[in-house]
Amino acid sequence: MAVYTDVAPAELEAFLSGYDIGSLTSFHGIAEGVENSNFLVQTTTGSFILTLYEKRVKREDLPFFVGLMQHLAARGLSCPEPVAARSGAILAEVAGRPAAMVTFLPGVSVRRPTAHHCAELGRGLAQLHLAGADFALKRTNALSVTGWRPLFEAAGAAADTVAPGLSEAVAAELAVLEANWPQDLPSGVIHADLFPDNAFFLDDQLSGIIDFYFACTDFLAYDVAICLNAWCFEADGAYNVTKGRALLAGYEAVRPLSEAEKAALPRLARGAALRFLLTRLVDWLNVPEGALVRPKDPLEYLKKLRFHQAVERAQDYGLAA
Ligand SMILES: Nc1ncnc2c1ncn2[C@@H]1O[C@H](COP(=O)(O)OP(=O)(O)O)[C@@H](O)[C@H]1O
Ligand SMILES: N[C@@H](CCOP(=O)(O)O)C(=O)O
Repeated sequence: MAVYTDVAPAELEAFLSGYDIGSLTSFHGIAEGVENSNFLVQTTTGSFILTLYEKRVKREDLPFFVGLMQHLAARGLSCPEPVAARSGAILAEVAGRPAAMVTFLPGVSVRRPTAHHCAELGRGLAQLHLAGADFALKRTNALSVTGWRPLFEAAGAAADTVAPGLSEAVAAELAVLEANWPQDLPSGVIHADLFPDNAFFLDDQLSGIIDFYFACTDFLAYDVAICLNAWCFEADGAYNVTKGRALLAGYEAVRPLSEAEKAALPRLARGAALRFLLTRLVDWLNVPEGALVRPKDPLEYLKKLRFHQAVERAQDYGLAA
């Protein structure tokens, strides 16, 4: 879960009185997620998600996130749509936190994606990239290569309490990636956190994508690398090349990768693994007292990183030759 900030029923009712979405029938905190506080709000007219933005979300980035969801929805991508208050405002304040209401998307996320889900996801990711191509706002990726060292420093010596030698392993990888991060790949809007919990399916078809709060402007192929990490490894840490092939073929059916993007894939996959290893490590070491949250295992990403370090050719991910 994540509910870091509680909302009192009376406060929610007062907040909802500023919207034309009926009156409150029920609400509860949502158990999934780790970043923000989310509530399922049911009213006499339907279901909505109220998100209170927590530590990693900067107020100045909120127009990018809500603008992006509006933009993608207008281009036919199935994603949450921000709901405006009667005043026209989309951004609000609830329980002292910046907040917004979005539409509820039907569908379920899959715990164990199959190759079929990976293919669907690949197509959906490429559609997102195409739909985002003419989005006017830009947001630098704070969690790309220049953001990793500050995270490493925030974890500090405590990294070795999670696994002996972790600090040294991360320091070595960081040095390699800082010196060899790809340049000049095609860029645009990326989701940057399209994990299985952020993709919904109905009848095994991708029915929606949620959680745009890491979205930013970065290499499109970096988003592909994030998805290979998040969708194509088995619970025992093994890379499933059948899933990788399906994800990449699904993606390329909509947006073919350039030769430069293909060549960069192993490096991008290492970077993506290090990024999630680092954010998970910092979160693991800093669970706020009283928060209802299950921090995610940083070492899952150390294993994935080890796999990528041994990859010699992009074809090893299942790319068509
Ligand atoms: N628009 C939505 N429609 C339906 N469910 C949603 C929606 N937004 C969030 N959720 C639910 O809330 C959970 C947490 O949302 P998420 O945006 O992933 O949170 P976090 O940013 O904290 O990780 C999701 O796994 C999903 O169950
Ligand atoms: N996907 C990230 C954590 C962010 O959580 P989400 O619930 O927003 O996907 C990870 O797995 O480390």
